[in-house]
Amino acid sequence: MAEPKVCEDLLRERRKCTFDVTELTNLIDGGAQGTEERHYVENLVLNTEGLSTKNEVPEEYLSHKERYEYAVKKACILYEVLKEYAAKHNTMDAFKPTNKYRVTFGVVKDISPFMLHMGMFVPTILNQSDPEQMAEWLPQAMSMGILGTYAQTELGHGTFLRGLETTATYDPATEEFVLHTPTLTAYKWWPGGLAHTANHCIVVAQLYSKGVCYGVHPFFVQIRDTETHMPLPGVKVGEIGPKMGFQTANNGFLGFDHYRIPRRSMLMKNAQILKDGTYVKSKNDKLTYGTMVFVRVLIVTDVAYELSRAATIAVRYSAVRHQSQPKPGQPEPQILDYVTQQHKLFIGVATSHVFRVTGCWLWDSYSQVIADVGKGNMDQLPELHALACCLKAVCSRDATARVEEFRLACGGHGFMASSNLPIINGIVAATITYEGEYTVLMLQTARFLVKAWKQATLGNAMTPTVSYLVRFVNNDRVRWENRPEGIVSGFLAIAAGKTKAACESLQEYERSGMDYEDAWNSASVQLVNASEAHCRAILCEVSWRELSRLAAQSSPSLGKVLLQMGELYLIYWALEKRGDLLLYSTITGADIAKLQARYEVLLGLLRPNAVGLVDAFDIRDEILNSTLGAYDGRVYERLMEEALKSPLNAEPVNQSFHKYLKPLMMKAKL
Ligand SMILES: CCCCCCCC/C=C\CCCCCCCCCCC/C=C/C(=O)SCCNC(=O)CCNC(=O)[C@H](O)C(C)(C)COP(=O)(O)OP(=O)(O)OC[C@H]1O[C@@H](n2cnc3c(N)ncnc32)[C@H](O)[C@@H]1OP(=O)(O)O
Ligand SMILES: Cc1cc2nc3c(=O)[nH]c(=O)nc-3n(C[C@H](O)[C@H](O)[C@H](O)COP(=O)(O)OP(=O)(O)OC[C@H]3O[C@@H](n4cnc5c(N)ncnc54)[C@H](O)[C@@H]3O)c2cc1C
Repeated sequence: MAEPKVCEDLLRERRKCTFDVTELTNLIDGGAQGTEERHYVENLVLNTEGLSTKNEVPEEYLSHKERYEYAVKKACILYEVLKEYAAKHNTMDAFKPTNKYRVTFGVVKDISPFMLHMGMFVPTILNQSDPEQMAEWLPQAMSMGILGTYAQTELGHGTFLRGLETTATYDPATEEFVLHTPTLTAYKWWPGGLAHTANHCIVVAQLYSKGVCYGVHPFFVQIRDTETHMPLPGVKVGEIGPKMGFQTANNGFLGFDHYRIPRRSMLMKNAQILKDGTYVKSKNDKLTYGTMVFVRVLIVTDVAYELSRAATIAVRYSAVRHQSQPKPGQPEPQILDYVTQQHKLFIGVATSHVFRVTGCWLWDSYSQVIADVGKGNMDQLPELHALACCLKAVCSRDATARVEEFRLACGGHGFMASSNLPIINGIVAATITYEGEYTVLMLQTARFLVKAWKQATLGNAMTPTVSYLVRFVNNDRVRWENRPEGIVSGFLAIAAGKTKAACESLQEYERSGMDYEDAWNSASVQLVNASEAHCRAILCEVSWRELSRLAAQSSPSLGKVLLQMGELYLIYWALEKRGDLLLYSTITGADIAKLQARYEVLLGLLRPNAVGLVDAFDIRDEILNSTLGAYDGRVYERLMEEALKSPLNAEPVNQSFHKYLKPLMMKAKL
C-alpha cells in the first residue's frame, strides 16, 4: 500500500527551510557517522518481530498489571537486539549521552522496567566495586544473568542520606553483614524495577562494625531466587502503586529481616571492611555518591531530548492547525503564524539545543574529573558536584515548564494521551525530584558558591566555573552591552550580585545571634536564587560559546540558524530577568526595548525554519508516538483512528446503560 501523502501545510513549510536539515541532524548526532549508527540501531530495533507497536492496542488501555507485563516482554526482546549491537562497542560508550538508545520509546512509550538496571545498577558496579568484584558481577549484569536496581531512598528519608535507617552490621564470626530494616520508615521505597523485575540490587545502608557506625555504604544484594523469582527468606518486596507518570517503571519497596550477606557483598573499591571487622576508610567518603553524580550529568542531555520530542509534536501541529480569522474574508491562518505561538514554541526548540550542548560539555568535564579521581586526584570533585547539582536542577525544571508550554500550544488536543504529551510530561516532571530534589540540589550548589565568594573576597585563586566572581567583588554593576557577549556578562553580574547578597544576609542573620544552620535556613530563598542565577549564567555562557563554535564549523546557512537560536535563548532570559539586569548592570529602559524588538525579529527569522528545525531532531514517528506530531501531519485522521481504538467504541451501547443509566432515567419518569 502506498504511504499516505504528507499534508500540504508541512510540504510548504519544508520548502521554505533555508538550511540543510540533514546537516543539523548530523550535528546533533555528533557527526554523520553518529546519525548512521542511530539509524542502524533504530532500523534494527523497530524491524524486529515483537517490538513494533503498530498493530497493538495502545498501552494506555491496558490494566496496571497488563501494562507492566507488556513492558517487561518488550524490554526483554529489546535487550537481545541491543546486546548484539552493543557487544561491538565499548561498555561506557553505551552510556554516552547520544540519542542512539532512545529507540526504547519506540518499543514502550513510558519508562522501561530495566532503566535502573542499565542506568544505576551497572554504573555502580563499574564505579564502586574492586577489580575482583567487578570481574564477578559485571559480566552477569551486562548479560542480564542477574537483574538489578539501585535501592537507596527509604519511606522516611530520600534527601537526607546520612539519615537512612537500613543497617548493615558486620558479624566477624561468620564474615557476613546482617541487613536489617528496623522501622516502617526504613523500608526502601521508590527504586525502579525493584517491585517484580529485579533479583539483585545495590542497597545503600548504614555500615556498623565493632559497634561503630561508619555511615552509608553500598552493598550488592540478592533479593529473589534466580530460578523461581520468589523473594528470599528475610526479604519483603513489592510494588508502591500507580504514580503521576513512570507507570511501567515498576517502582518498589523493600525490607530486610536480619538478612545475611557475605562480607564481600560490600562494594569495596573505596572503603572496606576487613575480615576481623576493621574499617578501611575511603580516600573521599563522597565517592559513595558517585552514581548520583553520573546520573545528574546524564539528565541534562536527557531532558534536552524530551524537549526535542515535545517540540516536534507542538511545532508540526502548529503548522497543520488553522484557527481564527484575524483578517475578515481571509482563510484561517496556521496557528504557527501567531507571534504569541512562536513565543511559546521557539524558546523550547532553542532550549533543547542549549541543554544538549551544555550537557555534552558537562559530560566532557565529568569524564575528565572522573579520570583524575581514578588517579587519586579529588581536587575538582566539589566543583563537579556543584555544577552537576545546579544544572540537573535547573534543566529539569525548565524542561518541565517548556513541555507544559508545548502542551498548551496544542490546545485541547495536547491534553489527549494520543498526543503523547502527557507521558512526556510525566517523564520530564519526575526528573525534578529524582536523583536529588530541585531545592536540595540548588542549596548544594549554594554551599559551593558561598565558599567561592569568600575566596574571591580574600583574593584567593578560584576554580574555573566561579572565577567570574572576582570581577564583581568591588563592582557589582556591569557596563551593559547590547550584544550576546554583553548579555552573558549581564548574567554573570546577576549571579555574582545575588551570591554577594545571599552571603551578606547569611552574615547578617549570624550577627543577629543565629547559629550558622538557622542563618542558612533564613537566607535559603536567596541562596537558591543565587544558585539559579549562577546556573543560568553558565547555561548562557557555555551554550553561546558552544553554539558559536558549532556555527563556525557549519555551512553559513546552518551557522546563521544556530546563532539565532543561541541569541533567542539569551534574549528570552534577559527579558525574563530584566529586573535583575536593572539592579546589576547599567541596562536602561531603552536597552530593554531594543532587546524586545530584537526578540521579535528573531521570532520572525526563525519562523520559516520552524518545521525544518524540528525535522532535524529526526525523531521517527514510532519513537514520537504522537497523533499530533507525525511526519506527514495527518493530525485529524490519526486522532480519529486512535479514538476508534478505544475499547468503549467496540460496542454501540455499553452495559452501564442498562445497569445504571436506564434505571436512573426510569426513576425520573416515576
Ligand atoms: C549489553 C547491552 C547494553 C544495552 C545498551 C543499553 C544502553 C543503555 C543506554 C544508556 C543507559 C543510561 C541511561 C541513563 C539514565 C539513567 C536514568 C536513571 C533513572 C534514575 C531514577 C531515579 C533514581 C534515584 O532517584 S536514586 C536516589 C537519588 N537520591 C538522591 O539524589 C539523594 C539526594 N541527597 C544527596 O545527594 C545528599 O545527601 C545531599 C547532596 C543532599 C547532601 O546532604 P548532606 O547531608 O549535606 O551531605 P553530606 O553527606 O554531609 O555531605 C556534605 C558535603 O559533601 C559534599 N557532597 C555531597 N554530595 C556530594 C557528591 N555527590 N559528590 C561530591 N561531594 C558531595 C557537599 O557538597 C558537602 O561538601 P562541603 O564541602 O561540606 O560543603
Ligand atoms: C519517579 C521517581 C523515581 C525514583 N527512583 C528511585 C530509584 O530508582 N532509587 C532510589 O533510591 N530512589 C528513587 N527515587 C527517590 C528520589 O530519589 C527521591 O524522591 C528524591 O531524592 C527526593 O527525596 P524525598 O522524596 O525524600 O523528598 P524530601 O526530601 O522529603 O523533599 C520534600 C520537600 O522538602 C524539601 N527539603 C528537603 N530537605 C530540605 C533541605 N535540607 N532544605 C530545604 N528543603 C528541603 C524539598 O525541597 C521538598 O520540597 C525516585 C523518585 C521518583 C519520583
